[in-house]
Amino acid sequence: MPSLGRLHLITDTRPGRDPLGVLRAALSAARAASAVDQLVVQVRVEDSATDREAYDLASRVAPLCAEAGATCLVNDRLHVALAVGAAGGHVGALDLPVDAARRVLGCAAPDRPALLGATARTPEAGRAAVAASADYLGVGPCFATATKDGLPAPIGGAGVRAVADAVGVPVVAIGGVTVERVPELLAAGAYGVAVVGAVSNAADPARATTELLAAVSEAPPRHAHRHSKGPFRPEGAGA
Ligand SMILES: Cc1ncc(COP(=O)(O)OP(=O)(O)O)c(N)n1
Ligand SMILES: Cc1nc(C(=O)O)sc1CCOP(=O)(O)O
Ligand SMILES: [Mg+2]
Repeated sequence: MPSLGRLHLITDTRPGRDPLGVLRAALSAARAASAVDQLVVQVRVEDSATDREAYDLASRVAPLCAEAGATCLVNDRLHVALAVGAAGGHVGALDLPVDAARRVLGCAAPDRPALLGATARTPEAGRAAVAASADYLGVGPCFATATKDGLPAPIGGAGVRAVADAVGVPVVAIGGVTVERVPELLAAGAYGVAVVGAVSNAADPARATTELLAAVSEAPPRHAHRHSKGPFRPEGAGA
């Protein structure tokens, strides 16, 4: 399994946004900080987008990530992940179940098992997702966010801690994450954070990326994670 970066940058495809411009700035900042291995880029399009639109974006994001050495995942649309040679995907409650997602992604490359993330908002959901083979959990919404409608109430650091304490895979905190809030989330047991607005809304997305990368690397990962397919290796932990 590819090792997992600690900063997940999710594409912002709301009207008027510039996901590729933001991505280029983020990759350039990660390169300058020698932290490209800590950057995961998740291609996420609006639910109303067509598969063709998702593919068009992912087929531009994936090579930029590959060239830089960052990990590319695709949200929801696993056929798009396979089509562009992404490292894996992320699924939630309205997407393919985790075990089915694993079967789909498993066809990707036998020598390089796919990376599969799942959304979990409770310890029970987290344990179920891990039992079904999720490699990491996206946990949130941690705080209020204007980026996505229809979310449940924020779970805060306490909600992150509850899930992190229940599972042995990395927890990636999402929803209203800002650089100022990263220490609290890491202290609660998060391995990393996922952001849209903290980078996309920033006046200087490169600088925002630099600051977030520094913040996530401030605390060591709480423990070595293990899952059903073998040991999880945080980047830099050796073979
Ligand atoms: C890292 C991460 N965590 C959670 C989500 C949310 O996934 P989901 O619940 O399926 O909602 P959509 O993003 O598909 O609207 C995520 N994408 N990434
Ligand atoms: C896509 C997404 N999923 C969430 C969840 O809690 O499942 S919160 C979210 C949006 C995250 O955007 P921002 O960093 O701007 O708050
Ligand atoms: Mg989803």
